[in-house]
Amino acid sequence: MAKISGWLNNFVSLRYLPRFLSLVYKTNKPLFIGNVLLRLIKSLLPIALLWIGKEIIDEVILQINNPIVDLSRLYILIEIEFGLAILSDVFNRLISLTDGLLGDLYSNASSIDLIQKTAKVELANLEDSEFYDKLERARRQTTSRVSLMSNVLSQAQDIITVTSLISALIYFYPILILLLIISIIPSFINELKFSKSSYSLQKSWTPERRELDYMRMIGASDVTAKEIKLFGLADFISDTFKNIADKYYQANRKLSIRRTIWAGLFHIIGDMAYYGAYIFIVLKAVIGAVTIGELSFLAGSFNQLRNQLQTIFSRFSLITESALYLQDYFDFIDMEFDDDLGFELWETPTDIKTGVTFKDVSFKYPQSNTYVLKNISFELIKGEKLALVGENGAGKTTLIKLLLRLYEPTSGSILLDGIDIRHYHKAEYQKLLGAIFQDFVKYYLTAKINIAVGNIVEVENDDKIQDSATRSLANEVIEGLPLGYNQELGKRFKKGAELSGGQWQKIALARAYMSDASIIILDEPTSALDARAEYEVFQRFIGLTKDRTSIIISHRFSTVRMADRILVLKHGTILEIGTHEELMENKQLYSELFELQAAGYKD
Ligand SMILES: Nc1ncnc2c1ncn2[C@@H]1O[C@H](COP(=O)(O)OP(=O)(O)OP(=O)(O)O)[C@@H](O)[C@H]1O
Repeated sequence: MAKISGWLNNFVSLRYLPRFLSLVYKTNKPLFIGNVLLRLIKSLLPIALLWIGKEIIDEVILQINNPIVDLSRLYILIEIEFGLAILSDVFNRLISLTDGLLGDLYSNASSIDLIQKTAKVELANLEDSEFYDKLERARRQTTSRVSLMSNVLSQAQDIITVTSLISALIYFYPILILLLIISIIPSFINELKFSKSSYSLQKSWTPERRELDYMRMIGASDVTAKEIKLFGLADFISDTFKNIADKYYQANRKLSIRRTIWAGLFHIIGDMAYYGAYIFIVLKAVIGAVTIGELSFLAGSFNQLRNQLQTIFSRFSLITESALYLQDYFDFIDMEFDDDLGFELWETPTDIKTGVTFKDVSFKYPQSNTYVLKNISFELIKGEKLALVGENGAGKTTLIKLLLRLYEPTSGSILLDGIDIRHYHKAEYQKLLGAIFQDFVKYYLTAKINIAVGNIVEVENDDKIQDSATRSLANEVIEGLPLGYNQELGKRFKKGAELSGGQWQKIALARAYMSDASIIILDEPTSALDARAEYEVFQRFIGLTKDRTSIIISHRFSTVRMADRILVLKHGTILEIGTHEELMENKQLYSELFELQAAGYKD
């Protein structure tokens, strides 16, 4: 019973095909319809060609035995066959052209869907390895499913061809069909069995394949090259890669060999059936039960049928296998991300009036039992510059992530102008905040775009981009580039210019000035700036964002002391909060760290 249901599972995956085809259809309707029509006509050409062949042979024999030779019908038949042969060739080319175009269009459309969907995914999901594997499988599908479309359509086309050939054979000798089908069924079941095993193998190896990709990436990338050389890591990486790759290869090899052997054996059964049937037709011709033309037609039809059925069956397993992968893609695309946290949704304000309040907020990361933030309560007043201070791992970035709603508090609440932020649509709420992180993305695109990503709708607003660059001191960097704002950054592309860490940070900081957000957050994006530059950057930042609320995380106290108030975190709790002077008087962690850093500079 389990075997039967396992076997039926092969067919279950086919339920994704209509949706897949309708997506392909939507990418370009006329092209898709054209492709289907071409295939429809093409599917009937084989039987037409065989029939004309039969007519030609019979006509030749008739003329041989005719005392007065009349070749006019023969010529017409040959012209028709010639025409059909040309048509068949032209159709083949047009079909593969339209297949290719539709495949490209589908691949583009599904990649876009994937990008859009990934943007909606919660950060917590992306950090979950099981989910990440699903995304990984879905990503692979966007480019490798192109052949699935032509396989499905070719399958439909071949089924029509086979039906036409079968009808012809049934007309002559139905027994032959029976023989043919019986001989081909073992081959079919075998293919199905192996396609399932192949998918299971690939699926169960997803984490290892991901690791292989990662090893390949760190082993052969410009980003890691420096450390790999200096620490002599090449052997370590290739050994790790080889270990996993060998195991995967062994598992895959075993399956491929078994698949080939069984397929070969079952193919021989098919051959035997064909030759059995061939002898049968030849004998019928010898006793005069069929004409020589009919012999050629029947043998040709039989041969084509056998080949085509083999193709259909092995293609069927290919399709079911691909459709199983398709399931991963659709599973991902169909994932629902529930924005509704049980809070009635209200209209999101366009600006803040009084400020933000953290009310007894505690948080632990999903799949973790440790509280990273514990009973955090404080107020961020509109227009205030608040600095977050604390040792590594104290929870500063996590607090920012909660404010940005990249995660939801485990308990407690965050209020904006007195209202729980969960009452606002998440994406709308996030527009109120602009954040630049320490691990900001270096886009290997132009300097202009690298700044414009802070507010991408302004990508064509050169004045605003240049103004933002001036504010963050990035203009000095950009002016030194050969192509200025149109210079590609990073070494990924031939003409790209690589920047120093601090130069990249100046560019990233300009993003903060692009944004019209009410609250600006700078989470250590200045750590690579030299002391003078950081000082200058923050002086400017504070001056230029006077009316805006901001949160700054920095380990440099010369910067921190510029803030209106400072919040000190220790092991996820608030240790102290106040102005620089107040905290210095408090003589706790802040004054200790401040003195420590100051002493370091003085000595
Ligand atoms: N995605 C995550 N999943 C699980 N734990 C996390 C995750 N991100 C951070 N943590 C943990 O949360 C704690 C606080 O991290 P956080 O990044 O907020 O510290 P931080 O104060 O910003 O540190 P730093 O000064 O080093 O940037 C750390 O113990 C860290 O291990």
